[in-house]
Amino acid sequence: MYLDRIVVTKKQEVEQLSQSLSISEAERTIATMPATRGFRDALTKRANRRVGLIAEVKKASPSKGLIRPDFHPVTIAQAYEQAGADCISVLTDVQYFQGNNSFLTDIRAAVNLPLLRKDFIIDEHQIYEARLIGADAILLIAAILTKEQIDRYIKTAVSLGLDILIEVHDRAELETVLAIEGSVEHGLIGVNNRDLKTFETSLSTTADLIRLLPAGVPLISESGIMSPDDIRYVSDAGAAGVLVGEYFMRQADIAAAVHTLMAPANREAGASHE
Ligand SMILES: O=P(O)(O)OC[C@@H](O)[C@@H](O)c1c[nH]c2ccccc12
Repeated sequence: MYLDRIVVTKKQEVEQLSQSLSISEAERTIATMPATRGFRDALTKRANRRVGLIAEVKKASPSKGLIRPDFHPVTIAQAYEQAGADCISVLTDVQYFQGNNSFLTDIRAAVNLPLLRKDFIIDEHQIYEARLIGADAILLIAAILTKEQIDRYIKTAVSLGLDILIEVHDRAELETVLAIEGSVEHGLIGVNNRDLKTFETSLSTTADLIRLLPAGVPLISESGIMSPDDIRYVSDAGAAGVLVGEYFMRQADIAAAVHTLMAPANREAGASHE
């Protein structure tokens, strides 16, 4: 399974990172940095749409190869911001997604939206690094972490002002995450619609798992959302937000694509918060 390969690579990267990044130094630097922008709040307190949007900056993926050859991360992020995305996700993994930490740092300097560092976190050092490069939130993938790791990493993230998107893709993972104290108070639950073995996406994963969530816990539906009908489907299923990458990356006019895709989630004019 490709996740196993990615984790092998990450372990090597993390070994290097733990030589170069000192946690105590990182803590001193972070203390001088501006506060993070609320990622969770931006998604859950929005007024203009029924479904929040995390728009992803994604050049390539292991399953699709190169997705967007003409790739300018800052220009893409500015288009997302201009089109009214609530948050932006930036792939920083180099080996498998052709991402880079510098994409996140450059985007941080150019847009105001909260940013998710999209990577495969398996070690504390990566959480400090995320904060240092300008992230407001991190992704924790339940499929590659123990319950104890998730628990510990949530605490570390919270102590650094970072929000957390906790990704699950089946019932067992969701139940593990829900049993962790603070997971739903501090984290957002993300359901990945992509089967990690076959790469196939099925939006029914969102509809199936949302039934197991306690009422009021916001769910983010991730992957495989490609049309306004898909937005309608996950919205009707009760998703609070969506994470969309590939669909936007394949459009010439990204801002227009955001408007088209999200149209079914728009609240009727005048109907919001009067
Ligand atoms: O490009 P898509 O199908 O719209 O999916 C976006 C996002 O959900 C996907 O990139 C993703 C979800 N979880 C991940 C974990 C690692 C890397 C990537 C991902």
